[in-house]
Amino acid sequence: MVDYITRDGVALLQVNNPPVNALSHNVRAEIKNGLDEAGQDKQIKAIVISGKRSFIAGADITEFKSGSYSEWPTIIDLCDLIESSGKPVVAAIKGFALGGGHEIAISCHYRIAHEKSKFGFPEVDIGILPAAGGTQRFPRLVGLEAALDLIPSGRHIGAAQAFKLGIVDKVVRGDAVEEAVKFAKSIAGEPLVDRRTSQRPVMGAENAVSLRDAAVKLAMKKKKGMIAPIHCIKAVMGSLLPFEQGMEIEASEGFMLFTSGQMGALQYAFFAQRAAPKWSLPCGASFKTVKGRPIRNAAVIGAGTMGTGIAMAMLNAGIPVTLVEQDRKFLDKGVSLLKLLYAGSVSLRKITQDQCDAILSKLNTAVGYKSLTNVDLVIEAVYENMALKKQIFAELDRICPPETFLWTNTSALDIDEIASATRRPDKVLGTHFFVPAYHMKLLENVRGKLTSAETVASAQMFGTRIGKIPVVVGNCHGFVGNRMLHKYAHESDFLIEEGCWPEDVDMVAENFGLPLGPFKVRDLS
Ligand SMILES: CCCCCCCC/C=C\C/C=C/C(=O)SCCNC(=O)CCNC(=O)[C@H](O)C(C)(C)COP(=O)(O)OP(=O)(O)OC[C@H]1O[C@@H](n2cnc3c(N)ncnc32)[C@H](O)[C@@H]1OP(=O)(O)O
Repeated sequence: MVDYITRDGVALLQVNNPPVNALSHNVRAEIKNGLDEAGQDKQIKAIVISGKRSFIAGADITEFKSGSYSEWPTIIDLCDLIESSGKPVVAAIKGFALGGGHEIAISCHYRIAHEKSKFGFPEVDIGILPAAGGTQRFPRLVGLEAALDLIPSGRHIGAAQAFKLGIVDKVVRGDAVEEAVKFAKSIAGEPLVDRRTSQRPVMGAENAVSLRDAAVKLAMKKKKGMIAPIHCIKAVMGSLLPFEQGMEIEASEGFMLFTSGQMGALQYAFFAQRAAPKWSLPCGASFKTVKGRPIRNAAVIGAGTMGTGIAMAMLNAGIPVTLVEQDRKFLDKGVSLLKLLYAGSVSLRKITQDQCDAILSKLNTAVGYKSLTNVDLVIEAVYENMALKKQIFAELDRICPPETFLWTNTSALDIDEIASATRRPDKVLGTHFFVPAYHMKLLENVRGKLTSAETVASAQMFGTRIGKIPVVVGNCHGFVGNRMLHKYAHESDFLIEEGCWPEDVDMVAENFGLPLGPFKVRDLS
């Protein structure tokens, strides 16, 4: 799990724990063994820590449930061992240095990073904080302001910004490991006192109160309802004390999170979001046995809110889309809305004008279905009316090639009944997008009685490609999402009956952490 390689007086400890080099207990133990061996070997003058493929994506999140994250040696122990090493330790970073991996990196005496590497403390999003000294070392490296930005937000940054902030000593285009080995040889024997992060002062301490207040305000706005950001901020503020006292504050803030329900829920969500796209059917079919067909081009029927949103989701992923309406007026209205949304992204600098132009160059429009003779996929997104949907599916079935998938964006209608209007029920499936379809991550792929495994595989592949979390669900009224939402909507309605105002109900839901309250969602639907 950790290869120990010697190169001309340098010991290279290369973590090899696919898929992301998480710091599982065995990895930690082997890093410690490597450090001990390198420390004792008189021939070794410097140490390089790297990862095969990528650096280290952090603690092994499964260990927070099993408890083995606290088994010796912990990441705290490793960071202390690295920092106190008498021989220089250089981190060679490519790929991701996240969470505990980032903490290891900033405990090293030097960091050499590939230009495409990424840095961050995503702990906050799984309900914890950088508990291996990250909240204490990081402010000492980058200053209080940057630490109060990056730790509570969990934001990733690239190598160039990491260099500007002082996280990284050198950014390289070539092989970071080779560069780090060369560099390690060049600094062997030099004093390390000012290279130990924990021994540095925290820059920006004079503005501590205003920086803290601004960070709290931002965290309450951006991560509504989450407790971890506030504990992160308290721990970072502890860095203004001597290092050992700050570590105690980090431990006590961390303890509250490690024993919280939010930690369990967010970590459950982390794994569930990754498990859902890996579908399997009761018959045993899964990606292991069935290949999906990639979608090269598509059409969307209906240029309303859902249709334009779905078209945007595909365009954003580079899939050429034909947006179809029965009436030129509705089509023009939909296209104007879509262009307005992209113009908004340009003015917010989310994309450049060139990117916007490239995206829009993949958009075609059509009145009527006649041109749909060469598309891999049609997604129908008209309003919820069974008779209308069946009529559209019958017509599409006549016009589109027999291999074209015909999918319907419905939130509740019976997929089998829609499929019965075609001669290809095996290629019919429900794709339930959520408003706004270009933004919301969830995609319910609704499997009818006759939907083939190939169609399900293709829909799951398609969902991942357009940046969604696709979940295969069965065909029943409201599928899964809306069956859950119905209960929530009923309770919201009862509150109105009991005398609350819709805006108050929305406010409570939004303060809890939902982006929009139930009545605002209904207004948009
Ligand atoms: C006595 C008290 C002692 C106290 C001791 C305290 C010790 C210190 C404790 C805590 C400090 C440190 C905390 C942390 O480091 S928490 C983890 C922080 N890191 C993350 O949150 C990163 C999570 N991962 C990602 O964001 C992404 O995986 C990615 C960007 C690295 C790569 O993305 P991508 O290529 O899209 O891959 P996937 O996301 O699909 O992941 C692939 C595969 O890997 C699994 N996985 C990813 N990260 C982890 C992880 N950190 N631990 C375990 N497993 C991970 C993921 O679930 C996928 O698995 P698969 O579905 O089975 O394929």
